[in-house]
Amino acid sequence: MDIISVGVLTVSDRCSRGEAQDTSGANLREIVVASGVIEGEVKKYECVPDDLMVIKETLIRWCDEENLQLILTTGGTGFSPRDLTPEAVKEVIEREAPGLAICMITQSLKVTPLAMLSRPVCGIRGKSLIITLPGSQKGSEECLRFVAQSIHHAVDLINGREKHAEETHSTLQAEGVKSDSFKHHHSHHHHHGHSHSHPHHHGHGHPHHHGHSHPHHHAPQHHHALHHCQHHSGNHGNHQESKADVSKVSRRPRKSTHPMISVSQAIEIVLKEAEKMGTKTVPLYSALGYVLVEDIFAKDPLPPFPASIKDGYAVIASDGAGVRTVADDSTAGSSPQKSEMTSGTCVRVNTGAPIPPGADAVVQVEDTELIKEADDGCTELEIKILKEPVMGQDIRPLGCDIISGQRVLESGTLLGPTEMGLLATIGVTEVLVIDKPTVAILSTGNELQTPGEPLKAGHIRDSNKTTLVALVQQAGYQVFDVGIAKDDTSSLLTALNSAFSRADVLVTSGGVSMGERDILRPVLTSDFSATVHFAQVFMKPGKPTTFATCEYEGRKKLILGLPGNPVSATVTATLYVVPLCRKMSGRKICENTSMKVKLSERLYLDPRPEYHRVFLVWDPVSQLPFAYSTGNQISSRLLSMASAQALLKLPPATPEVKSLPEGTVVDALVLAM
Ligand SMILES: Nc1nc2c(c(=O)[nH]1)N[C@H]1C(S)=C(S)[C@@H](COP(=O)(O)OP(=O)(O)OC[C@H]3O[C@@H](n4cnc5c(N)ncnc54)[C@H](O)[C@@H]3O)O[C@H]1N2
Ligand code: MOO
Ligand SMILES: [Mg+2]
Repeated sequence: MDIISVGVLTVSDRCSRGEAQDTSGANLREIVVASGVIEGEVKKYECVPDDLMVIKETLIRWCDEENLQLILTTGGTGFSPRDLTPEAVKEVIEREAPGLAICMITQSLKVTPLAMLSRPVCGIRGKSLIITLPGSQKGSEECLRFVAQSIHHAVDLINGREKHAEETHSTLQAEGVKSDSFKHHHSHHHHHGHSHSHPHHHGHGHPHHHGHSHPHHHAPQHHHALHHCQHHSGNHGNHQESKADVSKVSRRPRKSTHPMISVSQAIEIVLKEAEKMGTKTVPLYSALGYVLVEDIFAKDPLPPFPASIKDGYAVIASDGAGVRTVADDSTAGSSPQKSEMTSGTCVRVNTGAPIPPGADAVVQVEDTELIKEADDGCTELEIKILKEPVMGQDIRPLGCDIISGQRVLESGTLLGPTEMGLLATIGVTEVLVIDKPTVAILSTGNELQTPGEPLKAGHIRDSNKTTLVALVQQAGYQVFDVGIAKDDTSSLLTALNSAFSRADVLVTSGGVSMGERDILRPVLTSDFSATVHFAQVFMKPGKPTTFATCEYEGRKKLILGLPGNPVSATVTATLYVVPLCRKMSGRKICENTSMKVKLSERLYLDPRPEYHRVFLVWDPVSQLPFAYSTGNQISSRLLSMASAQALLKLPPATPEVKSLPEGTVVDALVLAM
């Protein structure tokens, strides 16, 4: 058996603050090292607070950079509001391994009913298996022991060591339920007084799944982009050295070697490189934001029967005004009457109810009077029609809204809430659409920390990843968080491999300007033979925005290297990333909408065309929105972007025109309102 590399991650606010001793983590570590429950070596052992981001970041690092084969977490799996380990694990894994979680729960229930209140999530990211264990020392040890027998086998499968895996598999099968492959290792650990029986399905000779052939449909909905989980390339891992040489600081170019292009040229290049994705079938309930690639026809009419538009009485119009016998009633949902209505009678109807045969008009209840009721007051016997009815009034004829065979949606239509409602109304439950790209988000910078960590000297918190993940998700695309890369070539290389193996598009922030630590471009070109399409755009903020493409395992990857300044990253994501994703998902309109707005004050112009952040107030006099600046527009000041509703497209300053006076009408890009 190969020794597997293990990480033990304790998740606990109190332990991370030093207020409590991490007995569970220490114990797990000892079990792995000493008892032989797992033939492993603990390469990483850390304690982090119950903070979603910190947990995620640590897991991503341990999987993608440290390449740990097994990560055991302890703590944070319960029901209290700060118990977030399962949520963090779910966001990090690419494939779920529910069997391990079920095994732990089932076995634990034999020990204590409290096991019902544990929420383990297990799964695989890249070549790493993550297992969440409960927080208590006893519980975490027990649960590890329940699944321990399968761990080596699982690790073999994940790593594609199939030969090896087959041997282990048959051993496990042969041992069947009696097996307790680690019972000799109990040594100094207390015995729990219950048997460590195997999960049953191991004894039943089910077909053997090989490493990469796992079906994906067990994955939770928010991981539906798992079809992008490709095999990792040979150069994945932290052993690989980058070919980029960025060591000669003094010889770096002192001017950008890339020409400065305009925003419209940049958008044109991005949209040209962004090719439409392939097609796939999606169920109605997850069709939001996809573009249809088939015409959709109605197979039956709507309404499927003549229906009342009002609450009132179905009548024969030629009977005119006057007294009618109330013969029957028809409410929405009742099946249409069979018998023909006779002259002089009427039928009480509700809005949406079928019109009885023979009736040709509906009179609303407001235009009637009660003449005679049954003694109990529950039945109307006779009413009087006050206004002469017109034939056809207040009736939606059969097929009034949609006729049978009508084309309801055209190929190329973007499916929004209403389009989905239309599909529902005509009974279409699956549609053929263009796939949407998946987007990996990476922050770069030695100075960056995850928001939940205590701030170290010279560091700042990473805000870009949070903003960019939200921005891309809001635009309707699946994102993969690939963590924070350090400003060194090997850390960046590892992160890029992780991103390319997961996503179609990579969005990075930082490391694209002129600093000696701005290494994104050299690593992309040296290690991935990427083509850099542009690296300087005449705009503020966002000048060093870099766009590149490369091929990775036979697939085209598109990379937007956004500037690190938080406003620059946000503005350029809006200008380039969102349109790029729209184009790949087959949308006809990819660019953002512009409108005219009026300056509420004099604004001074920058030498570069500036995307000045404003909020808008409608001015009824000029029939235009007035634009109010969000204040200091420095690229680092995220507050200037907060609550902004539009980006003014201010022209660059010229020797003649250095400012625009109050009342000037300028173009603005509309942001989400
Ligand atoms: N000599 C020159 N220096 C700079 C130029 C130039 O043309 N010549 N361009 C400036 C412009 S414009 C911008 S914008 C920035 C872009 O810098 P980078 O993309 O290289 O980004 P970094 O240097 O890594 O960081 C810039 C800034 O942003 C902060 N940052 C980075 N990542 C994050 C994050 N995830 N969350 C929050 N803040 C982040 C970082 O700490 C820096 O303060 O370059 C100018 N320099
Ligand atoms: O172009 Mo940078 O984005 O000014 O701040
Ligand atoms: Mg820089």
